[in-house]
Amino acid sequence: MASLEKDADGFYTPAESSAASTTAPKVEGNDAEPAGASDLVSSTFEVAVTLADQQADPNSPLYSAKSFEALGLHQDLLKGIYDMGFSKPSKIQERAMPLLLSNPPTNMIGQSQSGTGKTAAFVLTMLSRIDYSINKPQALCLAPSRELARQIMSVVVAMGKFTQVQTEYAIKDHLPKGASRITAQVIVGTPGTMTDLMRRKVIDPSEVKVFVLDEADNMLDQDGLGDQTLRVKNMLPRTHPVQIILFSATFPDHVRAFASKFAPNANKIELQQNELSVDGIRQFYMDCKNEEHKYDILVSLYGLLTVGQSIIFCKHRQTADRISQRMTAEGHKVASLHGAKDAAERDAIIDGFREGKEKVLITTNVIARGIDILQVNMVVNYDLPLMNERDRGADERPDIETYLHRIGRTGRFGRKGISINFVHDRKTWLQMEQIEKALGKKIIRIETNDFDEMEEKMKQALK
Ligand SMILES: Nc1ncnc2c1ncn2[C@@H]1O[C@H](COP(=O)(O)OP(=O)(O)OP(=O)(O)O)[C@@H](O)[C@H]1O
Repeated sequence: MASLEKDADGFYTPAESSAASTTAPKVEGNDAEPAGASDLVSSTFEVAVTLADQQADPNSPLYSAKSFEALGLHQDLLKGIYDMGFSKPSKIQERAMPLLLSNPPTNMIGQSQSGTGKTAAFVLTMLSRIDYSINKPQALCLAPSRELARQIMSVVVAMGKFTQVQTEYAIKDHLPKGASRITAQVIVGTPGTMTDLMRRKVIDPSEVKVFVLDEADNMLDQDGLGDQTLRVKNMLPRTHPVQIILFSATFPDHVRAFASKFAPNANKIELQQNELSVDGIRQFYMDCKNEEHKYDILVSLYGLLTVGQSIIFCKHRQTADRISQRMTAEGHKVASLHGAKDAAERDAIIDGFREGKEKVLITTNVIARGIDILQVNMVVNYDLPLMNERDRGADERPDIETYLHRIGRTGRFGRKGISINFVHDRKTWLQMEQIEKALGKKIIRIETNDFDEMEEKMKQALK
C-alpha cells in the first residue's frame, strides 16, 4: 500500500511497482508507413533487404533473436503488428517487452536510440494491460507535444485495430467545452491538458493501471512540464499499484535520479554515451560567414532538401516564420510550425508535411522529439540547440540531448539520413565541437562554395 506522504521533490512515496493484468484487446490507419516503404531508396525491395540485414546483426539496435510471438503478446495484437508491416522486434522491443509484460507488473526506465521502436513497446504494454470489458481510463500516456501525442495515438489505433480498444485525447482544444466523463480505456495527451481533465474529473483515474511518459527525461526536466507530469502522477489511484513506464533516447545524469524516484524499483535498460547516436545518420557542418549567409546557404540547399523531406530547426519561432516567409516569397514550398500557432493550424501543418505536401518544414524544438516521418532524410540545425532554450537562462553550452533528438528525426529504423549544422562564428564553431566531443562521432565539414561537392557528399551519405 502506498504512503500518502509527499516528499521534498513532491512525490507521494513509495508507489510499489505493480498492477493487475487482464485480457486481450479501433480505428484510423497509422500515419507512419510500414518499414519497407520509403522515398529514400529506389525500390522497396532494397529497403526490406537492408532492414532484414540490420535485424540480423547483433550489434544493431534493430537486432533481435526473438519473434513477436515469443514475446507473449495476444493474438489480436500480433495481428495489429503484422498489419503494420513489422516482421521482427527490434532490440528494445525484444528486451523491454518481457519485462513490461511480466507479472506482477514492474516499472520500467527504458532507453534506446531515436527511431528504434520504443513506441511499439509501450503501446503494446498499454494494450496488453487493459481490461476491455471496463469502460474507464486504464492507461494514460503523456508526451511533450500535441504532434507527438497525435502520432502515438495513431500507433495505439493501428496496433489495436483488431481489439475493441477505445481511445481519447487529452490535448488542447480537442474535447468540446463541458465534455463529460471520458470512458475510453487509453488516453494519450500532453501534461497540461491531462492535469486539467483530471482535476475537473472528466478523467476518472481510479482504474488506471499503466502510466507512460514518452520522452521521459524531457517530461520530468523541462520547466512547467515536470510539475504538471508530477501532478498527474499524484492524482493516480493509491488503492492499487500503477505500472510506471518511462522511455526516451536520452536520460542525462541530472534526470536519472529523479526518474528513479518517479518510477521506483524500475527495471532499467540503459545506453552508454558512445551508443547514443545511430550510425545511419551522417553528421556534417557548414561554415557560414554570418547570419545572413546561413539563409543564402539554406536557399541554395533547397534542391537537395527536397530530394526526400527535410526539417530545419531554429532557435526562435520568429526565425522559423521569417525564413519560411522569405523562402515562400522567393517561390519555394516550405511550411513553418511552432508553439505560437493555434491547435488546428498545427495539426494541419504537420498532417500536410506527413502527406508530403511540403517537403521542407521549418520549426523549433517543439517537434525535436519523437516525430516519426520516414521520408525525412535531412535535418538542418539552422541554429544549434543550446541549454538556455531549456531554462531560459544564460547557459550557452550546446544541448546535447536536444541535438540527438533533432538529428534523430531522420535515420529512422535503419534508414540513412543526413544532419547539417550551420556554424557562423567562433562561438558556434566551439559549440559544435563540444557536441562532437560529447558524442564521439566526427562531424564532417562541407564546403559552402562548391555546390557540386556539397551535392556529391550528401548523395554519397544517403546511399
Ligand atoms: N519491429 C519493427 N519492425 C519494423 N518497423 C518498426 C518496428 N518497430 C518500430 N518500427 C518503425 O520504426 C519507426 C520508429 O519507431 P518509433 O517512432 O517508435 O521510434 P522511437 O524509438 O520512439 O524514436 P524516438 O526516440 O525518436 O521517439 C516507426 O516508423 C515504427 O513504425
